[in-house]
Amino acid sequence: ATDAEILVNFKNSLSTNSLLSNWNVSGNPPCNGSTNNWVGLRCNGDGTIYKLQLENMGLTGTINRDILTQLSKLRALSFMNNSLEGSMPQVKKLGSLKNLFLSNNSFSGKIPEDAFDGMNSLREVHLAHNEFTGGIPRSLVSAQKLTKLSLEGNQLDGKLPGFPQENLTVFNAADNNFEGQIPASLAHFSPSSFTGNKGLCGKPLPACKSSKKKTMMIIVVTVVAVVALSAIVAFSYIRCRTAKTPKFNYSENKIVMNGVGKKEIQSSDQFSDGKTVDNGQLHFVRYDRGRFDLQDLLKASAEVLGSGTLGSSYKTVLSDGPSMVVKRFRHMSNVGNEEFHEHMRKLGTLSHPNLLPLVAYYYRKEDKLLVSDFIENGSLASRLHAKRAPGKPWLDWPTRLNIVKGVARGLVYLYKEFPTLALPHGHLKSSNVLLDDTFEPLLTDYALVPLVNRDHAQQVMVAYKSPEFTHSDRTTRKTDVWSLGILILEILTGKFPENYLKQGRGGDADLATWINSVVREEWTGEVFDMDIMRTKNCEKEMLKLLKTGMCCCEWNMENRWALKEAVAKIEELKERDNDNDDFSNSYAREVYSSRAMTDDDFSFSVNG
Ligand SMILES: Nc1ncnc2c1ncn2[C@@H]1O[C@H](COP(=O)(O)OP(=O)(O)OP(=O)(O)O)[C@@H](O)[C@H]1O
Repeated sequence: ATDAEILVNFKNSLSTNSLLSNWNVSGNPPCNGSTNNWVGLRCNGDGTIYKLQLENMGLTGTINRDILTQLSKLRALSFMNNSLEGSMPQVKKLGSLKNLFLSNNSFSGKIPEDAFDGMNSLREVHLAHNEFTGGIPRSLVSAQKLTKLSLEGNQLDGKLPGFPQENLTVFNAADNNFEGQIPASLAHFSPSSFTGNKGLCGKPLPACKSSKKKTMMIIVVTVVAVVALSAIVAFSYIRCRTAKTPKFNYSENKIVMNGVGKKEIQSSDQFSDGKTVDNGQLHFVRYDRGRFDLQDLLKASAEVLGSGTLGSSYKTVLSDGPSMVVKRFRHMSNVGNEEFHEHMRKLGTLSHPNLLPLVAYYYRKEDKLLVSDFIENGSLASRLHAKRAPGKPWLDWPTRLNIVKGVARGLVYLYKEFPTLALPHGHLKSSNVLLDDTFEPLLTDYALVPLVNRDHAQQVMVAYKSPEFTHSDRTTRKTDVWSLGILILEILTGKFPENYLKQGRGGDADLATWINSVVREEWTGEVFDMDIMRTKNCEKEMLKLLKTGMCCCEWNMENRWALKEAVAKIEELKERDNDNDDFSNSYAREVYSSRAMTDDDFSFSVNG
């Protein structure tokens, strides 16, 4: 078989592979010399493939373990951050393979003892956060050139073998079921490489205990645990009675912040939700800012901005003036150390007028904080839905149009910067669009899908409320377009898409009702938000944007616009109607009839 046939067989064996659409035997070959024609490949000068890098592509399905063994020149293979299943792919025939990345998938079963036999070039093996069971295979222990091994977050068991490789610089076996004494050759690694294994002991963890001592310890630990538990229960009870927790009230399509408390942080190691963070280091990803450290943030007075589905956000005012926002993420425990740093470095390189830049971050296994600038004008959600204070400017049509254009431009930039991510934003909603002092929109909470624990992401993140995920467990590069469509309808109507508050799937019936209510009201002329209607001579342009929103929300993905099409239509929109534009409400009926829309349908000069 040719490389093209092998790859296409591999593609066809997957259940979800939409990002591999240019893998096609009848088109260009995978490589032309060292140029790759197919996504996810790197080619040698002789047209063979040396790297297969299929990361963050939403791939699902069970890999046929033998399928790639014929790509004999492969030096690096990565399936990181997908949802692939099945047993460990067969790699030992890939004699030149140096680096293997399978982390953050659902591979399972025992890793065969001979899985890495004869792989004399093997340097890095990353198997973290899968469901592998059994022991570490001996063939891995005898891979002489091994420098990095990450196994954390599996269900591996047995004793840790004494890896003899002197150049092994990264080793992580945390959060498995390993037991027994840690071998001397691994004792120099940090304790965090071994935590989360109930049975491991010895340097760098506490010394192993004799069984008599163990029994005594169990008794002592039980007593201490009971006492501590009682104290925690009592403490929580007192806290619940005294704490003012900010809550959003979404009734009647309005968001009201109740009891937002300003709270002085009492002790230097306590954050305002009562949990502690250690005094570790803040990593800055931007060099155009004054430096501060975690202590400065903690010492500053903090105001709770709100608790979202991914974590809680606090505003802190630094002693030398600037206000920062710290978001503490709660559901990122599965992401590995290196990966997290790598992703943060990538976020740090992003720069676009419509993205809120990441300034710094803090990483601990159980604690991830992202620091950004505080944006005075708050979020689009609060502007659209909160009760408008007298004297506060209302969002007129030109402002809303500019917000939609900015959001679209920010999305285009994310799509360009994350060509292999299925969900470059993933969590686009009105509370994640902030407005600067000129009402220019700034996207936030973008590109987080690779970091958030998969189950939680699927419960709460906006992209996973799309019809394709609800019905077919799929997300594609058109999924963020769906969220853009919902956001456009929300901006035009001032109505809150209620289903985004629901956990898990199944909200789409409500969303369908919501979208239908939008269109049905259109020909009674009541669809648009009252404030927007105060601007005169723009109804036709508003209707065009409404159609665009509808085309982005198309249930059927084939018919749904790609981002490029949607953005082109949005960019054409103007602040004032063109009087020659003969446009009538009958067009709305066409959209509502929900037939497939084409570009021709969208020449907005339809006569009544
Ligand atoms: N940098 C910022 N400047 C000003 N307000 C912000 C900033 N970041 C977040 N906010 C606001 O703080 C509130 C809480 O934000 P947070 O991101 O924690 O939750 P969310 O956006 O409501 O939900 P989710 O966690 O699902 O994204 C929101 O109203 C948000 O718009």
